[in-house]
Amino acid sequence: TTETQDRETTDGFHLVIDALKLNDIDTIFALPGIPITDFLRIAQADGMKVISFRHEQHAGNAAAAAGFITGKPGICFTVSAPGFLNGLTALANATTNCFPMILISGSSEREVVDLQQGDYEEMDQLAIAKPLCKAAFRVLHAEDIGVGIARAIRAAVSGRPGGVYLDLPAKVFAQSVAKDVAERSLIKVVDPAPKQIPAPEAIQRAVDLLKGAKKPLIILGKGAAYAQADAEIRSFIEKTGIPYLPMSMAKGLLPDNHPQAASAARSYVLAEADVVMLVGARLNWLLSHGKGKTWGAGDSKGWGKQQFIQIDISPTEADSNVAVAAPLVGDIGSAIGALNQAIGSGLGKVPAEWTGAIAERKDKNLTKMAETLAKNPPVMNFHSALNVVRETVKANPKAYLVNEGANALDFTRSIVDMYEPRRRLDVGTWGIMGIGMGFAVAAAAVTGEQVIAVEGDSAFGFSGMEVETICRYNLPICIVVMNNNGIYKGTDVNPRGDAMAVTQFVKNARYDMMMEAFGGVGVTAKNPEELDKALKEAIASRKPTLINALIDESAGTESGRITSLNPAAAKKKT
Ligand SMILES: Cc1ncc(Cc2csc(CCOP(=O)(O)OP(=O)(O)O)c2C)c(N)n1
Ligand SMILES: [Mg+2]
Repeated sequence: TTETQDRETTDGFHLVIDALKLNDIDTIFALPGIPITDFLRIAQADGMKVISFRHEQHAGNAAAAAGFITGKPGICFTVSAPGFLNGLTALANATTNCFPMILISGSSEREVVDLQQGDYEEMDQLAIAKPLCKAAFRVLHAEDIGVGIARAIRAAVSGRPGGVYLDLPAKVFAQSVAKDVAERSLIKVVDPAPKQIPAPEAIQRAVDLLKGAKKPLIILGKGAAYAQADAEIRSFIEKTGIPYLPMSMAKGLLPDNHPQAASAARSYVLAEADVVMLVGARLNWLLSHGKGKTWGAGDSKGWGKQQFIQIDISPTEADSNVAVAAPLVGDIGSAIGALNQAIGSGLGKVPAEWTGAIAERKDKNLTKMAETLAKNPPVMNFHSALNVVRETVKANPKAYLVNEGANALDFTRSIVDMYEPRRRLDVGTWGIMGIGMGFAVAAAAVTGEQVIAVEGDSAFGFSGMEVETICRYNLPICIVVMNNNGIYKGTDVNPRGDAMAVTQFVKNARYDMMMEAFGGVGVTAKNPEELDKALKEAIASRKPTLINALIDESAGTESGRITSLNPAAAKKKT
C-alpha cells in the first residue's frame, strides 16, 4: 500500500540476517543456489561469515560441530529439495548427537506444493524433516521471521540440544515489510537454554548411593563436554577421588593422563564397578546398553550388578536400557554444582582395593601399549603412525582432533590422548562416516585453532571434495589420511578375481595430490619420521595440508572394535 511504500521498508532477506545477528550468530555454513544465492550474497556483504561448501551434508556437519563447540546453534543454509535432503543427514546426526544446529532451506511455494503441481525442486520439506529432528517450523510471512528464528534457536539449545529445521518458501525472502514493523518483529531470545535445577532429594539419593559404594565409577559422555561445566566436573572428580571413564568426545575434559582416568582399565572397571554415575552419557550401544559381559553379567542380555546414577537433562532417559537407581534430572552444570555443594570436601576415601586394582591394570595395559608404540615395523602401521600423532597432540593440546574410520578411529581414540575439553570431534553416537571435513572446517573457522583430521581412507572419501573449501578459505587444517588401501584393510579378495574386492581401493592412491590440486600442501609419508616432519611443518605453516600416510594394508580388522556387529560374526556366535 502507499502507506507502506511511504515508510522505509526492509525485506525478508535482511530480516533473516538481522534476526541471526541480534542473537549473536555471525557464521553461516551453506551451499548457494535458487532461492538462497542472493540471500548469501547479502549476508556476506552485511558482514556475516558465509562458508560455502561443495556438498550440503558437510555444510550441515559444520553447523553441528559449531553448535557442539560454542553452545550456540550452528546455521546451515541449503537450496530446496535435493539440497535440503543432502542437509538432512547432518540434521539427523546432530539430533542423535544432541548438537544444536538449525537447517534453513529455501522451499517451493505452499500453494504449488500442496496441490503437487510440479514446481522446480518441489518437495514438502517440513513434513519430511519433522521425524528426523528435534523441532521443525515454517515461516510464510516476512513479519514472522523474527519468531521463526527465535523458536528455532530456543528449540535447538534448550533442554536436550538437537537439530531444528526452518522452512523458508522462496517468496518470503522478497516480501517487503515496513521498517518499524520489522524492528518490532525481531526477538533477541532471552535465556535460550535455561538452567534446569535438580531436586534436592535427587541430589541426596545420588550422594547416598555414592557414599555406600565400594567400587564407584564416573562415566563422562559428550553431554558433559558440551555442558561447558569443566571446572565443576573436575572439582567433583578430584574431591571424590572416584575413577572416571571419558567417552570419546568427553576426552580432554580432564587430561587423559590424569591419575583418576580409567580408560586404560576400561573393561575391568565396567565389569567390576558397583555404583556408576553417568554424566551426559546414555547407556546405548556404545556402553553395551548397560548389559551383558561388558558389565560383568553371565549372559549377553543379563543385567550386571551395577547401580546407576544418571545425570541427564532429559527426564525420560533413565531406565531406557536398565534400571536407574538414582535419576538426577537437570542441566549438568547445575547438577554437578549441587553435588559439589552436597559433598563439601568429599565423600571420604575411595577404597584402596578398588583404586589399587585399577592402577595395577592401567599400568599393565599402558606398559603394553608403550611397547607396541615403540616398535617401528618396516611398513608403517596404525600404531607407529599414531604414536607420532599422539606426541603431536601432546605438544599442541589446543589443536582440534577430528577422527573417523574404523581402525583409524578405534586406534586413534585409544592411542591419542586429549588434554583440553571439546577438542576431539568424531563419529559420535551413530558411528557415521563423512563428518571429517565438515567438522574440521567448523573447528578451524569458529576457533582459528589448528585442526588435525585423522581420517580412514574410506572415511575421507565421503567428504574429500571439501579440500577445495579448505584451500579456498586457507584454513589451518592438516588431514592425515591413514591409507591402508581400503575399508578396514586393503587385503580383501574377490574370489572371482574379475574385479577389485568390494572393500578395496586403488593401491597407494595419491590423496595428497587432491590437496595440491587446489593450492594446498600434499605430502606422502611412508614412515613415522616423514609423518612427524610433515605434521610439524603443517602446524608451523598453518597451511591446508594433506599427509597421505601409507599404512600396512594388512594391519586392520573388519569393522575395527565393533566386528561383532557384523551379521556373519553374530551368526558364528549362535
Ligand atoms: C555413512 C556411512 N556409510 C558407511 C558406514 C560403514 C562404515 C563404518 S567404518 C567405514 C570405513 C572404514 O574404512 P576406513 O578406511 O575409513 O578405516 P580403516 O578401518 O582404518 O580402513 C565404513 C564404510 C558408516 N559408518 N557410515
Ligand atoms: Mg582404510
